[in-house]
Amino acid sequence: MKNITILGSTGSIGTNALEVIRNKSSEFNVAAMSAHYNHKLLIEQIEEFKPSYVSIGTQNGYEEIVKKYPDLEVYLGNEGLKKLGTLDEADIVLTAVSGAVGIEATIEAIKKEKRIALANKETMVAAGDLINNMLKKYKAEIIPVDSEHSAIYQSLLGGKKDEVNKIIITASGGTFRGKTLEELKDVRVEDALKHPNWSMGKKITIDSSTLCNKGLEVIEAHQLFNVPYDDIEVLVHPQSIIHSMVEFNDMSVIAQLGVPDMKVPIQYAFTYPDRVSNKVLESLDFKTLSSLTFDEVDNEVFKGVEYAYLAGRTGQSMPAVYNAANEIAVDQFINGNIKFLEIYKVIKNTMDNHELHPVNTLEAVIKADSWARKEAARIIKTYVK
Ligand SMILES: NC(=O)C1=CN([C@@H]2O[C@H](COP(=O)(O)OP(=O)(O)OC[C@H]3O[C@@H](n4cnc5c(N)ncnc54)[C@H](OP(=O)(O)O)[C@@H]3O)[C@@H](O)[C@H]2O)C=CC1
Ligand SMILES: CC(=O)[C@@H](O)[C@H](O)COP(=O)(O)O
Ligand SMILES: [Mn+2]
Repeated sequence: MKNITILGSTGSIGTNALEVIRNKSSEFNVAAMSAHYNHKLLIEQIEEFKPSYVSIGTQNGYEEIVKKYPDLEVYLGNEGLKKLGTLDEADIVLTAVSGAVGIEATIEAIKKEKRIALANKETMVAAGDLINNMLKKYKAEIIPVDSEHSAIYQSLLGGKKDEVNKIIITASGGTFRGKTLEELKDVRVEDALKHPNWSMGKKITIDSSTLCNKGLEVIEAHQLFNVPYDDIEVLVHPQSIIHSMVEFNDMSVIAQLGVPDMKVPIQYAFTYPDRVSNKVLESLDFKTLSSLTFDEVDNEVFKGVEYAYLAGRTGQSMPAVYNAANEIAVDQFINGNIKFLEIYKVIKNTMDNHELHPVNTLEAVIKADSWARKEAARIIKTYVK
């Protein structure tokens, strides 16, 4: 029996993870779970999965849960999230919160030498240098959950590290694939939230439409697999059937394919190196696929990938700045305060104004992240009439 902590159990990844666990209750048990605002759903999840610990982001949610479950250990806010990363009872910590808020809990889980099933890509982007240093010291392991990185992780098992020629990360191209700059000037939030293949949280769905999700994934891949940026390629593949590939130096390409369903990489991160059946997982029926197509990224229109390569190659604090500026810009786009294409301006202007520094400590990561959030907010004020 594997005991699992789910950070962000009420989100898209969190609820998919619970669906995996629900249908494999002989193998998995929920040790702890967390939510931010949605204490109603968290209470339903407590009823069903009976964790020993929970954490919630709001005071009123905290009070309601404490009153309802006097025997449950209940924690509040960021400290609560961190505490859930440290529990002796958990074998695996699934980090499924959205944004850089996942960094500290992940670090706590590393110190406790857990297996981390990592969905929260922003952690690896903003704090990758620090996390990689920590992984040299602590016997923790990170198994990626992000579908592309799970695919790369699985493909890499087909050869040796020094035999890798390049990594090819596939991208759906997002909801606005094929659109011109003119057509994107006035797009609405509702349009950006229509992902062609995946049902996901709001932030990552907007990131997919700007291709900043792919940008974050390029940096995530560099940090997870220690592959130089020159050997990481992004390829538009609108059907999202090939989840990513690795080309080896004998020109063999190993890919991982499957229906677009996050339950597959989530369960793999729980069971690796084993694979187990689960009735909620669907078979890929090749006969229903009319075609698998591939294209280049339109870098003239979608700047998310180009700016990520710039941030990644610059290194040090720049990836954290790219990430934080993007988080602020996406939030302000969702709230109707900036236009879609202004997301790119916010990221680029914030990066241009940044003074680089190393990010080998948590304090340094927080410094870069906080600076970029303030700078991005300042820049946005100059756009709002
Ligand atoms: N969804 C997907 O298919 C994929 C997601 N990912 C990555 O996984 C992560 C989660 O994505 P997704 O599930 O879509 O996101 P969602 O927005 O659906 O869920 C986010 C979860 O985190 C909680 N949360 C949000 N903000 C905070 C905070 N400040 N403090 C504590 N908890 C918080 C939410 O709680 P509440 O519900 O209470 O607000 C919710 O449980 C992201 O990093 C994303 O990039 C990667 C690949 C695929
Ligand atoms: C499911 C997953 O891993 C997402 O990151 C997904 O890949 C988003 O799709 P695109 O960013 O390719 O549109
Ligand atoms: Mn992905």
